[in-house]
Amino acid sequence: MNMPWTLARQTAREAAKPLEAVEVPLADGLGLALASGVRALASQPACDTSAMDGYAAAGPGPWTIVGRVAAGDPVPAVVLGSGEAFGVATGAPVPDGSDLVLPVEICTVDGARLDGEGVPGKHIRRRGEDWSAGDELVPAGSLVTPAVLGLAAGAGHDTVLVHRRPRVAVIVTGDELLHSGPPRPGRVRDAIGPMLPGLLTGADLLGTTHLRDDPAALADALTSDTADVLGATPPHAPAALNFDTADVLVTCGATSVGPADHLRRVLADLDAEILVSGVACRPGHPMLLAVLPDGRCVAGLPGNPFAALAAILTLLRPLLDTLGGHTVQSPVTARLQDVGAHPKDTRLVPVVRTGGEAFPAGHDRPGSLWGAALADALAVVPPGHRGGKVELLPYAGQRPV
Ligand SMILES: Nc1nc2c(c(=O)[nH]1)N[C@H]1C(S)=C(S)[C@@H](COP(=O)(O)OP(=O)(O)OC[C@H]3O[C@@H](n4cnc5c(N)ncnc54)[C@H](O)[C@@H]3O)O[C@H]1N2
Ligand code: MOO
Repeated sequence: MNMPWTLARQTAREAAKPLEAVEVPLADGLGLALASGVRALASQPACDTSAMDGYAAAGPGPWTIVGRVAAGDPVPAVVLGSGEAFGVATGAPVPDGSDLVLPVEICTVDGARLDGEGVPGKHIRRRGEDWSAGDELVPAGSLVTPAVLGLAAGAGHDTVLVHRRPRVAVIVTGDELLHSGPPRPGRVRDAIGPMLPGLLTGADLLGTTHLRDDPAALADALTSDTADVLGATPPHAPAALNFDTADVLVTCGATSVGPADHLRRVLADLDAEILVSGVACRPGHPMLLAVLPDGRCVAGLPGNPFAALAAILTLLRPLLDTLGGHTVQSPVTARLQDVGAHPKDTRLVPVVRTGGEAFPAGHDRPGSLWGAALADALAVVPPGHRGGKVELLPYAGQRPV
C-alpha cells in the first residue's frame, strides 16, 4: 500500500535528528542552519553616532564650532554646551551633550559661526538604537544567508555555530547505463548522477559510484567502509569513497519489482528499517526511505529520471533539511489550472512560475527530464484537484551552496 504523499514527506522530515553543531568561520557558514541564535556581542551603535556629514550641535542656533571628529575617532572628550557645535563625519561619535546633527547641506559656516535650521534629535543614532548587547538577532534554525553573515559580523562575531552539512554518497545502479557518449538501443545515459549534485544544497557529496545490477555489489556498497572495491567505474568514481562516513546513501534504480531490482531485498537482508516503501504519487511511486542498523539513511530513487527528481524533492531534500537543522519553511504556493488530477495519487507536475501563477511546462514523462529542465518547480497536485492554489516544490533558480 503506497503512503500518501504528504505523509511520506512528513516521514522523511522526521526520519532523523539534526546533526551536531560545529563552530565555523563566518564564510563557511553560508547555506547552513544556525545551531544557536546569533546574539549581539555589543550594542549598535556602541555610542551616540552621527548619521550625516555635518555638525553636531547643542541648544538653539546660531552655534560656535569648537572642534571636529572623524569616523574612527574616539568619543570627543568634551561636553557640548548650549550654542556649541562640533564638525562630524557620518559614523563618527558625537560629543556628549549633542542635541542634533545638521547636515552640511543646510549649514552656513562663517569662520567659527554656524547657522542652520536643525530639528532637535535629528540625525543622531543613539547608543543601542538598533540593538543592545545580548539581544538575539536571528533565531536558531535560520538559514545562514549573506545578510546573516554581514549581520553576525556587525554584531561582533568571527564565527557562527551551525549544524554540520549532511554527507551524501550516491550509488547509481544499472547494467544498461552509459556514462559518456550517445545512448544506443538497449543502453541509456545516466541522467540522475549528473542531476543530483545541484539538488544537494547544504549537503556535501562524498562521491558517486556506479554499480551493475548485482545484489551483492549493492549490499557491499551499503555496508562497506569504502567504495573502491565495489566495481566503481570511471570517470565519476574516485579511487575510494568513504561511504561509511555518509549520513545518507542515495541509490538510483532497482526500486521496482523486476528481476534486476534488488534494493528492497538487499535492505531486508541488512535488517534495515523501512520507513517509506512506495508513495501514492505520479511519477515516482516506487521511491523508498530506510534506515540501516548503523543509523545511516537510505533514500531509494526510482531509475526513471523524472521519477528520481520527484523522489529527491519528496524524500531526500526534506531528510537533508532535517539533518542540516533547517526549520520547515512555509509552503510556496501558486494558482494552477486544472491539469488533470489523478483520482487517488498526488501528481508532481513540472511548472514555470510567473507571479502567483504556475504554468505546466509539458513533456512530463517519467523517463524524461525534458519538462523538468524547462520548469523551475514541481507543482503538488493532490487527487481530485480541479484548478486553484497548489503547493510548489522549487528546485531551480538556486545556486548550490
Ligand atoms: N511491474 C512493475 N514494473 C514497474 C513498476 C511497477 O509498479 N510494476 N513501476 C515502474 C515505475 S513507475 C518506475 S519509476 C520504475 C522504477 O524502476 P527501478 O527503480 O527499479 O529502476 P530500473 O528498473 O533500473 O530503471 C527504470 C528505467 O529507468 C532507466 N534508468 C535507470 N537508471 C537510470 C539513470 N541513472 N539514468 C537514466 N535512466 C535510468 C532504466 O533504463 C529504465 O528504463 O519501474 C517501473 N516498472
Ligand atoms: O512513477 Mo515511475 O516513478 O513513473 O516512472
